[in-house]
Amino acid sequence: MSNYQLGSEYAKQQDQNDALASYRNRFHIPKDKHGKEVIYMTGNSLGLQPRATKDYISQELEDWANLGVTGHTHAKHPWLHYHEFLTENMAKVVGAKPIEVVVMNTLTANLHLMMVSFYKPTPKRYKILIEADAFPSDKYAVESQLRHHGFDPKDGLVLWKARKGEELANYDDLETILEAQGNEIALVMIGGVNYYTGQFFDFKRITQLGHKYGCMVGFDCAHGAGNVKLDLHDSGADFAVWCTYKYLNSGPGSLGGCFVHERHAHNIDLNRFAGWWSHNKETRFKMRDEFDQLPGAEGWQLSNPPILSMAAIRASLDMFAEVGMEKLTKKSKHLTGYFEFLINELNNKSIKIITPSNLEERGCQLSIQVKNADKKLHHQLTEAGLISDWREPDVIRCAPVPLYNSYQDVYELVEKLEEILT
Ligand SMILES: Cc1ncc(COP(=O)(O)O)c(C=O)c1O
Ligand SMILES: Nc1ccccc1C(=O)C[C@H](N)C(=O)O
Repeated sequence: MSNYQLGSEYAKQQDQNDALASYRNRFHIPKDKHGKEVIYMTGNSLGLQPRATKDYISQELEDWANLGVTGHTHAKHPWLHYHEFLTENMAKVVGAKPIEVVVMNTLTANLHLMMVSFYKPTPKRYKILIEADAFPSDKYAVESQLRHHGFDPKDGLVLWKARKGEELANYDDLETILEAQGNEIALVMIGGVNYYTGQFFDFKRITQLGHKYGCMVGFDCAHGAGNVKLDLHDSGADFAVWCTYKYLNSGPGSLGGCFVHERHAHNIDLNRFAGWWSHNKETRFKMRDEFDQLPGAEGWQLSNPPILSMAAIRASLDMFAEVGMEKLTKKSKHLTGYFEFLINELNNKSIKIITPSNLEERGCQLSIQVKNADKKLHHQLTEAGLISDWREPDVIRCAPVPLYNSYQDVYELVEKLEEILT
């Protein structure tokens, strides 16, 4: 990656040669108080709004206004089947087969639904293994499942910790934990791309390890979907969940995605929670008494979904289908590599990138640890028109998103960081 160059001329040149550069114009870029576009580096928290989203939502508002209830069957995109318009493109984003994917609910709700089916503790095998610096909500969720089944999280929660003095989790340690406690662990649940360090885990390796010891394996892909190339099907994972408001740009609190491996598609012993949307589509409205489970991930749906939110997801997925994850991740690796190069060139002893330098082990986010810094630094960056985020105790996360961030953005970001740090 030494072919990167210093100086703004290089950034300009890279933007001119970037085949995806025009996509930036298809997003609303927020402006600062002087009317200047901000340097938006928080697509890992909330993705920007595609300009097309309004039209996709307006279509549904119009159909609702004009058709009322008949919109369920007569809207341009009939609401009864609306989630199906998302499935194929979403499956491509996460490397899955359509039968393995459904858009429904929100991330944490889906995580619990998955644990209803894939965390079935016994007195001997009841523990849950999770990475130590998992997103707190994920920890709360698994701890509550332990308690729900009558176990004490202090005993039941097994943490995959980074070694002393290191930030990243090490696979040898995972193996050691599983060797020692594998037959007591019911579920391995890992944040596929860690929210704090940006470490992108090897799904296949973790899944094979977990399965070797008889554990179920699931991933939270909140920071993976639309960011890195996922191969959920080939990884062999039992389940995965993710949100669509980060890299999938579908708006605050929008619906989540859920993956259940094909081998479970017809398994009716998984104790799924049911609702009418998990019932056979052909007979759903016959209102029969007996329940007829839909096969595949769709069989975990409960309710008829919010169409307005799904319209925003459709707007975003149509763009992802147009670009494809291949081109997107190619640019992403180069853009974030450039970011890393500029940071390293600063040669500032008070900062350290804690995200892996190996391109296969990270997505677009770099997490920068700043010695002795506090939230003030983050305020200064924000004042300077740089939207990044601060994660306690001492990390600034910046995620140059290949769909809408430019090389110029990255150049200016590092320039501002340098100014403020010195
Ligand atoms: C890794 C991870 N898990 C869970 C969540 C929470 O998801 P939600 O609020 O959509 O349930 C987030 C982000 O908000 C996240 O980054
Ligand atoms: N949904 C949110 C609502 C409010 C504030 C933050 C979030 C985030 O998504 C945070 C993100 N999960 C993170 O990795 O920090």
